[in-house]
Amino acid sequence: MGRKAKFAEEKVKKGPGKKTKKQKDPSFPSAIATTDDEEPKKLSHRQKLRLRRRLLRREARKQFLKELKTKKKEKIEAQKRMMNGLKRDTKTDDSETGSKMKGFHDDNSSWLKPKKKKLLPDEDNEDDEDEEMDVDSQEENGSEVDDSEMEDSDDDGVKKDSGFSTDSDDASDDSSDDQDDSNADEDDDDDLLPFEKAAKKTKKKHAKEAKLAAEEEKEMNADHSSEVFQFPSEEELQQQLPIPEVEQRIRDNLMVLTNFKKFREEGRSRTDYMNLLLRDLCNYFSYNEFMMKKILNLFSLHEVMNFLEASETPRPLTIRTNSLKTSRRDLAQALIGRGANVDPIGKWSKVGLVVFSSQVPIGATPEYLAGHYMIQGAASMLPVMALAPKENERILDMCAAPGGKASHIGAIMKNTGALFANDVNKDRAKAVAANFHRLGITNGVISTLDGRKYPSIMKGFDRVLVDAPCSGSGVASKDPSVKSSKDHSDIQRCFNLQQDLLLAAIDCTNAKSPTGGYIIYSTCSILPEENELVIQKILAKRHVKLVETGLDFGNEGFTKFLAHRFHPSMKLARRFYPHTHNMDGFFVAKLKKISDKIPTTDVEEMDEDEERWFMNENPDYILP
Ligand SMILES: C[S@@+](CC[C@H](N)C(=O)[O-])C[C@H]1O[C@@H](n2cnc3c(N)ncnc32)[C@H](O)[C@@H]1O
Repeated sequence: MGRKAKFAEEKVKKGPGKKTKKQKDPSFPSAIATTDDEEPKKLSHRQKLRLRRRLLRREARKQFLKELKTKKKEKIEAQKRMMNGLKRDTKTDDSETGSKMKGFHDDNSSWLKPKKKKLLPDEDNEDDEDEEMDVDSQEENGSEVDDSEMEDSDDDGVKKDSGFSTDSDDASDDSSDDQDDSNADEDDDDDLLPFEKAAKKTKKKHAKEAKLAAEEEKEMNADHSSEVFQFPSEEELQQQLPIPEVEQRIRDNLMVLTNFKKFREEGRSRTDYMNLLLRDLCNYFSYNEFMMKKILNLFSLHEVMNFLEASETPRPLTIRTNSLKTSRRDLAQALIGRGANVDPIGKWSKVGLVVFSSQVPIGATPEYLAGHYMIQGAASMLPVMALAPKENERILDMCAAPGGKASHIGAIMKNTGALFANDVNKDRAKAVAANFHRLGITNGVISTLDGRKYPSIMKGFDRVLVDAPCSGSGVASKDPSVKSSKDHSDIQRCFNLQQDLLLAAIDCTNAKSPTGGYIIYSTCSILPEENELVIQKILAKRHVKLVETGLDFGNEGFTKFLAHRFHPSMKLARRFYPHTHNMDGFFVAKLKKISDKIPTTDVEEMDEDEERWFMNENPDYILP
C-alpha cells in the first residue's frame, strides 16, 4: 500500500513509530506538486530557446553521426576499390593510353578537399565545411570523434556546452541552478512541506529564467552599431600592427565588405575598405600589391581568402608510377612494405599515388632509384593526359626540363615512335637525360634549342606539348618568392615568350597527322594574361581551334575577364586551383591544328587590345 502523502492539511502525528522514524516524507516531482487552481505552466522565452537549441543539437548530432557513418563506409569502399583497382592495374596499367580513356574523371572528392583549417569565416556553410574537414583529418589519424571538440559556447555564459548535449546535460544544468537556490533558502524552507518547497523552487526558477530571458531580449534589441568595425584613423594606419591583429582586421573588414550597406562607416567608400583589405592581405600573406591585385581580380572576396590560404600550404605529395617498369599495385605494395602510407590519386589517373606519410625519404627508396616512379605534382599529370600520346607517334615536348611530363609521354608511348624532349636551359636538360635514364625511356631525343627556333629545324610532329615557362602564380606554396618578386614587366615578358613558343609549336605540328595534329598549352599560372589571352592571340594568328581536353574536372577557361572578352570556345580549356582541386594552380588548353594557313586578321586591332592589357603598369582591381 505505501504511505499517504501529506497533500493539504497537517495531520497530528500519532507518535513516531519505527517506520516513520526511518523514512522521510515522500516527495513529488514539481510537475505534479501543483494544486488544481494553478494555471498550467507555459514555457518561458528562455525555456523555448533552450528547447529549440536542444532540438537543433539533436538534429545536428544525428546529421553528424550519419555523415560520419557514410564517410567511414566510403573510406572502406574506397580502400576496397583501391585494392580492386590495383588488382586490375596489373592487367591494365601498361595500357595507360588516352585512346582507351574517354575522359578523366575525378571521383576522389574527399582527397581533393584541402584539409587546412580555415582562417576566415565562410559566407555560408562554414560550420559544415569545417566539420567535414575535421572529420577527414580525424579519420586519417584514426582517432575517435570527440564531442568535446565540437563545443560551442552556450549563450547563458555559464559553461561551454557540448555542441551535441543531450536532455540530461540540460537537466544537470538546471539542477545545478536548483542546487544554488536550495542551499541559500535551506533555512527558510525548513517549515515548508516538500511539495511546497518544490513549488517555491519552481516559481523561483521561472522568475530567474524570465529575468534572464528579458535580459537576453534586451541584449538582442540593443544597438550594436558601435561594436561594428571602426575604420582605422590615419594615425592608426601608420602603426605596424602585430600579425594576429592584422588577421582580425581582415576578418572585420570582410564582414563590412560583405554587408556594406549595413556596416559601412558614414563617409567611407568601398574603395577605402578595399584599399585597407589589399594592404592587410599583402601584409598578412606577404604579397606585393601588384600580385595581390591580380588575385583580387580573379576571385570573389570569399574565394580569394580560400585561394590565399590554400597557397600557403603544400599540396599532397604525389608520385607517378612508371608503367614501363611496374604496375601501380606493385609499387603501392612495395612502398607500403617500406612503411609508406599511400593511396591512389583518384579515378582520373591510373598511375598516380598520394603519399600521406612515409618512414623513408620518398626520393631515395630502392624503387625510386630503380625508376619505378617519378615524384610529380598531381596537376603535372594533367597536360600529358590531355595530350593523349599514341604509340609510334612523333611527339615534341618543347619545354621539357626536368622531364616529368616528357617521361610520362615516353611511358605512354611504351618507348615506341620518337619523343623529342627540348629545353633551352642546358643545365636543366641534363636532368631530362638523368630522368630518362633512371626511368628507362629509350625513345627520347634530347635537344637544347630555343623552342621558338624549332620549326626552322624540325616539323611534322603528331603532337606537341608546350608546358610554358610562366610566372608560377599557381605554385606559391612551392615557391613563395612569386608572391613578392613579380611585377608588370615579368608578366608581359612571360606573355610574349609564351605566345612565341605556342606559335612555334603549332608550326611544328602536322595538321594532316593521321593520328594527331594536337597541341597542348599548359602553365602553372592562374593569370589570364598567361593563359586565355595567349590562346586568344593564337586563335587569331594560326588556323587552329580549341578542343576538349578530355579532363572531366577543373574549372572552365574564362570567356570573359573584367572588361575583356575571349572566344566562347575558351571554356573548353581547364583551370585548376589549390583551394578547389587541392592541386597546384594550373591551366591546360588543347588545340587542333586545322591547316598550315595563316589567318588574315586585323593586326592593328589585336595590338591595341594587347596594349589595353599591358599599358597600365599598376592596373586597378575591380571592386567586387
Ligand atoms: C614549366 S618548366 C617545364 C617543366 C617540364 N615540362 C616538366 O614537366 O618537367 C618550363 C621550362 O621551359 C624552359 N624554357 C624557357 N624558355 C624556353 C625557350 N625559349 N625554349 C625552350 N624552353 C624554354 C625552361 O628552361 C623550363 O625548364
